[in-house]
Amino acid sequence: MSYFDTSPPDARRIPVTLLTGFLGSGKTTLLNELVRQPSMSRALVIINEFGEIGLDHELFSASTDGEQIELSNGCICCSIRTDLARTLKDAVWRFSREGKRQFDRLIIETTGLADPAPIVHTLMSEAKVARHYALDGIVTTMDAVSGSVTLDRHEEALRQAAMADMLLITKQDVASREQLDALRQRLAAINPSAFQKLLDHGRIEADELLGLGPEDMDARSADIQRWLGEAASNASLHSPTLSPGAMFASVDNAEVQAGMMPAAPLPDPNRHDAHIRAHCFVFERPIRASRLEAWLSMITSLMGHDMLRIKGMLDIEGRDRPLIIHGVQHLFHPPVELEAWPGGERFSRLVFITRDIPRETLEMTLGDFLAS
Ligand SMILES: Nc1nc2c(ncn2[C@@H]2O[C@H](COP(=O)(O)OP(=O)(O)OP(=O)(O)O)[C@@H](O)[C@H]2O)c(=O)[nH]1
Repeated sequence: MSYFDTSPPDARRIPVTLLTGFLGSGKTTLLNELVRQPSMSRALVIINEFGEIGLDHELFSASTDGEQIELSNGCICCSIRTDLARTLKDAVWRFSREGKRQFDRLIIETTGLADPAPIVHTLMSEAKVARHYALDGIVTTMDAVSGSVTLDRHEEALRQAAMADMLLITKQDVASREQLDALRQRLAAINPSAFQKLLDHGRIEADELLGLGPEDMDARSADIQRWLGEAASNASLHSPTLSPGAMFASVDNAEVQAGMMPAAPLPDPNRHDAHIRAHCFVFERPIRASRLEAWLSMITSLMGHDMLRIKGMLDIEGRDRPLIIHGVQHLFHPPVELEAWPGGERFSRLVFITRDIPRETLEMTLGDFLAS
């Protein structure tokens, strides 16, 4: 696979939103609000209950494995306890009438204890699934009251936050100002490239959660800096190491944190998120595709499990337009070429959210590959 092959992906692939979030963080409350909205009328919602016992979903409590409920607006919901890949493959014909598929969008709600990575793998690397579906975005709910403690205690919660495209902070109505601010700061340090939004009892326009993937970037090019993360914009604007002759400059989230947040406490090394870092690299000169490709291939095959997210807007030699790349662990979405450079600023930015990968490792190997 080429990371930079922009031949258009099959436009008929079904966009998938992965809804994740720790136990009790408000996923079902959110789903109950979403499924009633008109833009969800052609959605299939799959509740992945695999491995979970004693769920008491208000909406889905009567469903047994695979049983489906069709809501009055057309949205179909079902729960599964067995194999997700098989359910996804079968759904294409199972939810069809007279040869026509009944849904054109899929929402998967994971269990509260799920690491999202295996589900992303199923979606992106199982050929029979990836042929029909394309990951659109990962949405994670975080409880404003208990979120910080959950992040301390449960690595799964941290991975759910680190992989998110959008972080929805729930229960702000019962959280103190301090709890809310502390959680927001912490989430910004863990995943500076995720949008954060406060949620009141699940109320949100479904459209805000859809179209988070790179395919929709052109429509939202004003948001591109936010999509790449504050780290990327800080690096481009303020990095003291960025000089005209430098091949690349980098900041890690400790520096970004210092610029963005007043007196953030240093993470306790025993906390899970002491292991998570966001690293941003900025390149002034166009990058040779083959070299970056070789490096990405090497680094993701060696460290893919700990490379939680990779996002980039690249100035590739021989191309006039910016190229968006977007990966989860070693799996990459098809790259997307934007119409124009946002803000007219032409240079490459790469953001990595990693677990236990020091910035120096990325910087040295990347430098070597690009200079070779
Ligand atoms: N006060 C308040 N309560 C909320 C809010 N959102 C959800 N809740 C409550 O939090 C509890 C858990 O919400 P759920 O939606 O069931 O959470 P979940 O993530 O689906 O939980 P699991 O199924 O255990 O993974 C319920 O009692 C909700 O009513 C909110 O914004 N404010």
